[in-house]
Amino acid sequence: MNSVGMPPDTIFSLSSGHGKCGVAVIRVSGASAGNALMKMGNLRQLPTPRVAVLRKVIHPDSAEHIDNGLIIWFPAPNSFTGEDCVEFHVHGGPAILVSMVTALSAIPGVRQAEAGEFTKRAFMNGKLDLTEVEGLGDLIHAETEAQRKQALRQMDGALSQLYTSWRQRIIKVIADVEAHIDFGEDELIEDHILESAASRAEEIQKEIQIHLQDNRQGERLRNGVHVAILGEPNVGKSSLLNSICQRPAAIVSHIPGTTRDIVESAVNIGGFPVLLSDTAGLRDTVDIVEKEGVRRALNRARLSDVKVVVVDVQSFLRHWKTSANNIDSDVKQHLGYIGIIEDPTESSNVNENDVSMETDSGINMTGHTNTAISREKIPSEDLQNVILVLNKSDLLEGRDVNMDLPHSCKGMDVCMVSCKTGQGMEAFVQVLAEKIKILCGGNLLAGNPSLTQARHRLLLNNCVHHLTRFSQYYRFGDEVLAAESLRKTIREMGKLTGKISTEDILDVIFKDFCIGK
Ligand SMILES: Nc1nc2c(c(=O)[nH]1)N(C=O)[C@@H](CNc1ccc(C(=O)N[C@@H](CCC(=O)O)C(=O)O)cc1)CN2
Ligand SMILES: Nc1nc2c(ncn2[C@@H]2O[C@H](COP(=O)(O)OP(=O)(O)OP(=O)(O)O)[C@@H](O)[C@H]2O)c(=O)[nH]1
Repeated sequence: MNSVGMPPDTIFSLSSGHGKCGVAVIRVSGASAGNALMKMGNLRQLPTPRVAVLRKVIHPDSAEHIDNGLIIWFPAPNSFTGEDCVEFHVHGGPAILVSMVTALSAIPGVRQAEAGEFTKRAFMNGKLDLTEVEGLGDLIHAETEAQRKQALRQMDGALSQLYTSWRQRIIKVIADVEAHIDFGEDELIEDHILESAASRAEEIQKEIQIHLQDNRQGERLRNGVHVAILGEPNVGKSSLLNSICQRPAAIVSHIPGTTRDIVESAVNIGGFPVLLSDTAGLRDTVDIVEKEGVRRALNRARLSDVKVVVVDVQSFLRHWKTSANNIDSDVKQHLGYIGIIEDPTESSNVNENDVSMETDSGINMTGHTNTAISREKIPSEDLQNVILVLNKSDLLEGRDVNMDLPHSCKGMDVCMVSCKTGQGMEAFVQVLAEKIKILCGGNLLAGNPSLTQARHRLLLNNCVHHLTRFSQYYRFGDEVLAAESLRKTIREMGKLTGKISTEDILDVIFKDFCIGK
């Protein structure tokens, strides 16, 4: 029944993809589904539930033969939506589908479904809770193996179980606290019951906090890991992007400063979704368009999960050799020069006005350059998500060809590659894949399921807030306000799974669903 006491409309939709295909599935859900089945399948009684029957499918009024198809009957409540459901499996031709729409629309009380309406009914009828609905939505949108696994686990109720169990445990805590309020004088309700209730609430609060401190793994896997390719002009950043995504996504040229705007490419690296960004070469410039490009590059660096810093290996080695083979301090100094990290040596022994470094492209990077682009630097101790790529290894000559570079320095991985010959690319992609995997939580099926949405984070933060208030009131001896904080916690938990739902929450969740789902 809907809000005015009427049974909901019967809805139908194409549930398979659009375009010509072997078989198309049209789903019908609601009280008139059985009527549609008998009329269009030319049957006098409903077939055995959940057994496909091959029938001539006809128009309900004109009896025009539309197609031959399989029909399946799912009587309520044992269907996806919990309502009476029928599926017509017909051939996937456009004219057949148009005839099916016309035929179904001719049945009284039947109309086309809106996006997400089948799943919304499954939710309303208690077949799925909100986290499971979100998991189903993510499963349909999953583009990589790891996304599919995380979404499937959520659709199968992993988050639902976790959140429901917290909610149930808090409900028991409330029962004890309220019993103490109501019958506190009674000797049967002893103080230790209240103490135990408070410590159980604190335990749940800790569990929620641990769940929240997940380094955003689940959200990262859901939304994609952001990888920014950074470095001076002409070092081969665009070439590296093109090598990773195996298509000419970004323009490559020998002219320094070719890339101005950010060029994005979505790729699948080791089963994980990655959004790669090629950025403008970092240098000081009077060109206002390029200046904006540099600003965007540094901004993207700040927002990215992994920074791939590309350096021309020849210029790097020249610089390295002149600084007494001290790779640790030299790499840092180099990154400091191009404004990627805070160079600890920079402030102490380098005067920002007289730093000067000749780069391969012949650009003189001055101290002014350094300060101009250094606003977004990352702290030098936070290098585990930086990969230093020494590019153009094909141009190395003599002893340098067989030179042993450390694989890492100060927690930062170092890879030598040639975008031109492909040398070292496999090893570099492996290093990148490993970082991405760690950022997404490594083994997805181990331990508690990850939180996957900002919506969950917001509500769980509210829970932690109310549980903190609970502890404060409890310690203060105000049991009434303490119980009220617990009730507020329950309310937030109810919003997570949809035990409490409002039209606006539902609208946001179902807006990403497609028609037919
Ligand atoms: N043809 C077809 N394939 C499909 C779907 C569908 O609706 N139709 N699905 C649609 O998403 C997915 C499968 N999900 C489904 C989930 C529940 C029920 C269902 O009938 N549930 C009943 C009975 C459960 C049982 O017998 O175990 C229920 O929950 O009461 C059907 C499909 C993917 N494949
Ligand atoms: N020999 C050699 N040349 C390369 C290699 N990678 C890139 N190049 C060349 O270096 C030049 C610059 O390459 P890009 O990929 O455009 O460099 P970029 O860093 O994106 O340049 P900007 O857009 O100026 O920031 C081009 O002429 C490339 O063909 C390499 O591994 N070896």
